[in-house]
Amino acid sequence: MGGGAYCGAVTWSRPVPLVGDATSARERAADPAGWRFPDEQRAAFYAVLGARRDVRRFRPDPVPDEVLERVLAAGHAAPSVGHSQPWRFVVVDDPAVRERAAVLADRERLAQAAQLDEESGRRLLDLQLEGVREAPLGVVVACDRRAPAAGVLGRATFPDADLWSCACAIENLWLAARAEGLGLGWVTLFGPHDLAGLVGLPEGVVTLGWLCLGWPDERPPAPGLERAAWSARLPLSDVVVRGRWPGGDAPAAPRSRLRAPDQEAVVAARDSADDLLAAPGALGVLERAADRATALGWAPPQDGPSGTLLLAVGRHPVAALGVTAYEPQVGDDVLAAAREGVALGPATARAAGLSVEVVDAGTATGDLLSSDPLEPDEVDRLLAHGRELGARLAGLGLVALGEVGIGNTTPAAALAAALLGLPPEQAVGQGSGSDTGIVERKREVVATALDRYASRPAAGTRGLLAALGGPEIALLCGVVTGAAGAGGLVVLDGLATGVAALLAVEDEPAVAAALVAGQRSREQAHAAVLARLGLEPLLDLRLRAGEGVGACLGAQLLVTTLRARRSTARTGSARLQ
Ligand SMILES: Cc1cc2ncn([C@H]3O[C@H](COP(=O)(O)O)[C@@H](O)[C@H]3O)c2cc1C
Ligand SMILES: O=C(O)c1cccnc1
Repeated sequence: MGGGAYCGAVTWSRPVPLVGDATSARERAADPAGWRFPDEQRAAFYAVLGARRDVRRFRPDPVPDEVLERVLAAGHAAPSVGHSQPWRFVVVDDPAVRERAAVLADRERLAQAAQLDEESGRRLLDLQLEGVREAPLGVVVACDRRAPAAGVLGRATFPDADLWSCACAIENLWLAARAEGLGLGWVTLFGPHDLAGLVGLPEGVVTLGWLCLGWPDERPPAPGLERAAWSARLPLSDVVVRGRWPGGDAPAAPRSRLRAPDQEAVVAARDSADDLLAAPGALGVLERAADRATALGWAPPQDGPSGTLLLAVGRHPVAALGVTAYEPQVGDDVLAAAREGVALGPATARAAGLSVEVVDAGTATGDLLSSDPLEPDEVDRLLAHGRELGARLAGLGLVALGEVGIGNTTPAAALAAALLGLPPEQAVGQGSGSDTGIVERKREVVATALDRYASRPAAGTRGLLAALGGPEIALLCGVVTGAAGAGGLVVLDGLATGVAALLAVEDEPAVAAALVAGQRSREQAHAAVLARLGLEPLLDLRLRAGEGVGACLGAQLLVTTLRARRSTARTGSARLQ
């Protein structure tokens, strides 16, 4: 303590960043709506929004460069997928090019009118499309699509999100034009290729249409198509649905009996971290895990064990089919060593400040290749036993999961493949030291087991565990559910524990909030399982130990983090003088 004395008047002050968000969690909590604009500015914003019109009649007066610049800058301020800014604005002021664009639009207008019924066709022809000729400026909005979709954050899943970004830019241009008193009309009556050719867009750059821009020679109080009785603005209640598309199948009843932690507790955990004399996010992945623990209301004790390693042991007839580098007998030796506390997992647990509970989950009845490893009743029994254990252990601190079962990376891979839709060659890994021949046999066994499973109707977690699982995996699945249900924190280890957790989450989605991934192991499917769980591992040490070794190491790191946080200076708290 350095001999100093605490002085109530002097406190640590909040490290306010010189860049980025300078607000504190305390300010945000005190006034959640404090980000809004003043009343008159909001009123002006909504007024512009409500008065935006598609303008088709223009005055020939020129648009000053600085006004055009502001409007274009507004377009460029639009949101874009992965901040890719794919929009390009081709500003056309050459009357000859505008005239050619107008001819293209005229042609398209006649062609489209010919396809409509007579009355609609006539109404289309009545509509005012002269803007392309009249407006002193045309802006061809183009989207540069040449970046591969997978290379842009958010586009791999929605490949057209770049086009939507460009549509956002158009709306920004439109609103800015309206605020400036300019008229803007968006014309899409073009063959896209004709318009692209007109302004020389290269392959891979596509156009969203032509914007007529200039001082308006009409000031329409309502949308033109509405005035022409083409259509009317629908009531808001027609376009907003709550929760689920109306009609169709009745909403599926929520399966979960568990509740995720109260959102207020989650935010309070983050807010409390914000008071630390540390930069937000300083602890990276650990920070998220620590916030998760805090949101669950869990803190490690000052001393004594911070939780338990639950080591589940199982035996697998599939081990006799050449899918593992070890004799099944090794598993019994490890079980005996675990009971004496001298197997690697329990030894790691103790070194990491955890108690150990070893549970023999029994022996699978089938060999996975030709028959189901577990009877459904046995699955139920193991799940129930696991839930009970999990609930009890959650009362004693965090629950780290571990497993022993010679041959168990084979059922774990089969379950991962079934849950994630992976082909066997992407699900099967090296286990505890397999060579290529063993890996090949594992793949064959997994492929056959998956076929057998696919030939019967899917039957949820229970059915999957019976068809592809193993006793310790079923037990662990129950432990995860039981611990999460009791409000506990569960730290996962390698593939088998990850698969058990994923099965529990499939059944009870709220379980996910209780999980922390201690590590990412060497086993091939493990990364995909963690990704499906949405978990970033605390450690990536190429472990392939099983027995909860990685869970214990991760738990120790998490406990260290939580303890360190507890004794880190908080802004606003007294400091030594
Ligand atoms: C001595 C020994 C101790 C272990 N403790 C855990 N495992 C790990 O390896 C086994 C799974 O790998 P596979 O599917 O290739 O058999 C499981 O028991 C797992 O926990 C061990 C493996 C060995 C050899
Ligand atoms: O990653 C694992 O879970 C693993 C790998 C090899 C052996 N036992 C477990």
